[in-house]
Parts: sequence; C-alpha cells; structure tokens
Amino acid sequence: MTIAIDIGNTDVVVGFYDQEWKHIFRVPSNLEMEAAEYEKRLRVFLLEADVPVPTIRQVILSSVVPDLTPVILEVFDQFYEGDITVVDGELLKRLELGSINPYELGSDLAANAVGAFERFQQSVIVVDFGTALTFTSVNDKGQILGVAIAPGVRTAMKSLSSNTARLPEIPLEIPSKVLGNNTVEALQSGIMQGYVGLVRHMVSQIKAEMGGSPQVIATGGLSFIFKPLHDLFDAVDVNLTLDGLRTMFKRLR
Ligand SMILES: Nc1ncnc2c1ncn2[C@@H]1O[C@H](COP(=O)(O)OP(=O)(O)O)[C@@H](O)[C@H]1O
Ligand SMILES: CC(C)(COP(=O)(O)O)[C@@H](O)C(=O)NCCC(=O)O
Ligand SMILES: [K+]
Repeated sequence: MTIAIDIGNTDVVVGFYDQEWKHIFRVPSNLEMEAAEYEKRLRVFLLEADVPVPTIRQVILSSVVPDLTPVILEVFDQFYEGDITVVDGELLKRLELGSINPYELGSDLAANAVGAFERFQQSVIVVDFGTALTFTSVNDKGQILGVAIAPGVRTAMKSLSSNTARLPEIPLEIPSKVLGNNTVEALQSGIMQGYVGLVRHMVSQIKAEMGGSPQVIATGGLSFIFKPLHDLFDAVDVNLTLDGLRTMFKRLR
C-alpha cells in the first residue's frame, strides 16, 4: 500500500492507495494539535473504516505548511519504518518541471501539474479550489508554464467578514440571482457569482496565453460547490493532488 499525504493550509489529506484510493482521511491543519492527537484521530479513522493498520510500502508527503511537516512526519514514523519521501525543492528540481523556481513553487501545485499531465498526456490547466484558488498551466511536454494564485472562496468570505463590523460568514451557496435582497443574499451574490466570473475569466485568459487546446481539470475541497462551472472542466477530481504525488514517486525511482 502507498500512502500519499497532502498537507494544505486548511486540511491534511491522507490517501491509502492499493490499485485505487481505498481510503481518504481528512483532518484539519491545526498547528495547535500535537502529533499524538493526529495519531489518535488516524487510528480512530482506521478502526472505523475497518482497515487493519496497513502494510505500507511507501509514503510520499507534500506540505505547504512547513511548521506542520515535522508533526505529521512524527505520526507516520509510528506506522512505517522506511524513509518518507518529502517533496522539497531538491526533489522538484529533479522532476524538471520547466522554468519555474522549484524552491518557491508549492509542492501541491507541482503534484497537481504532474497528476494532470499523467492523466491527459497533453497541455492542461489545473484549477485548485483550496485555501488559495490556484491555476497551474502545463504544456504538452508536462512542464509548468505558469501559475496564478487568488484567495480561495472561503478565505475571501472569512476575510471580508472579519474585516467588517456587519458582514457575517455565509454558507457557500450560489444564488440563482445576482440582485440580493438581504445581506446574506448580497454576499452570496458578490462572492459566489463573483468567483464563477473570476474562474471563467482566468481560464479564458490562460487559454489565450497558452495557445493550443488545453484540457481543464478542477480539484480541491471546494471544487464541488461550483456546479455552474462544471461545463468549463473536462474533469473534476478531488484526488488529483494525491494522484500527482504517486506519479512523482514512480518517476523518481
Ligand atoms: N469530503 C470532502 N472532500 C473534499 N473537500 C471537503 C470535504 N469535506 C470538506 N471539504 C472542504 O474542503 C476545504 C479544504 O479544501 P482543500 O482543497 O483540502 O484545502 P487546502 O488544500 O488548502 O487545505 C474545506 O473548506 C472543507 O470544508
Ligand atoms: C498557493 C498555496 C498557498 C496553495 O495552498 P493550499 O490552498 O493548497 O493550502 C501553496 O501552494 C503555496 O504556499 N505555494 C507557495 C508559493 C508558490 O507556489 O509560488
Ligand atoms: K491542496
């Protein structure tokens, strides 16, 4: 069994792979939480999912939260005696992903690029709806052409609420009309319909800059909220980052 770990700014996602993703464990990225607490939650998850502590052959980890990396590494040291492959700048350099700076690029974005290229074998744009909303563009050789980073929709909503006296946090639902008749509707209009426009505009501009006919794939925990955008995507796959990590591991061997 292969384990792929994606430490994001909102959630730590752990995938257990054996021919397919058998189990996905999702837990909040919380810097206050200690390794013992993460381990406890993981053990409860394995117990509830009725998984015996798996026979692990390899573990690959991506983190965009440096302070959480040692905590999660400590957890998996309990389950696994071998070396854990951490996707760092050196490793990204070896993958030769184009003219991006491997020491600066988020390893989750690199995994998205690798996963998407492996899947389509042609140029592709990955739209990742996480804490950040990211667009990663890959050419027909699998090299990253460029990245765009915007606030994720939940991040934008929370930030607006915490920077104002009278704007609450709202459910992330897309209203059918843009003319809101109360504060919640007004916010849902501006934020949710606004993001639909943001994504359409970015994908169209990126396509124009790239040329050719790239595939477009969406991922990230919040991708399923944006149903009205799904005509824009050739695929929606929340496991894309985990897939990319697995592919990276195979390529590095
Ligand atoms: N089962 C689920 N699958 C996918 N996303 C989920 C699921 N449950 C919750 N989410 C949402 O996904 C968001 C986190 O998205 P994610 O892409 O993991 O962000 P990040 O990579 O920045 O940590 C959270 O706001 C959470 O509400
Ligand atoms: C852009 C990100 C914040 C996305 O993180 P996420 O939304 O998955 O938590 C992360 O990939 C990151 O910190 N990147 C470093 C900057 C860069 O990629 O150029
Ligand atoms: K992510």
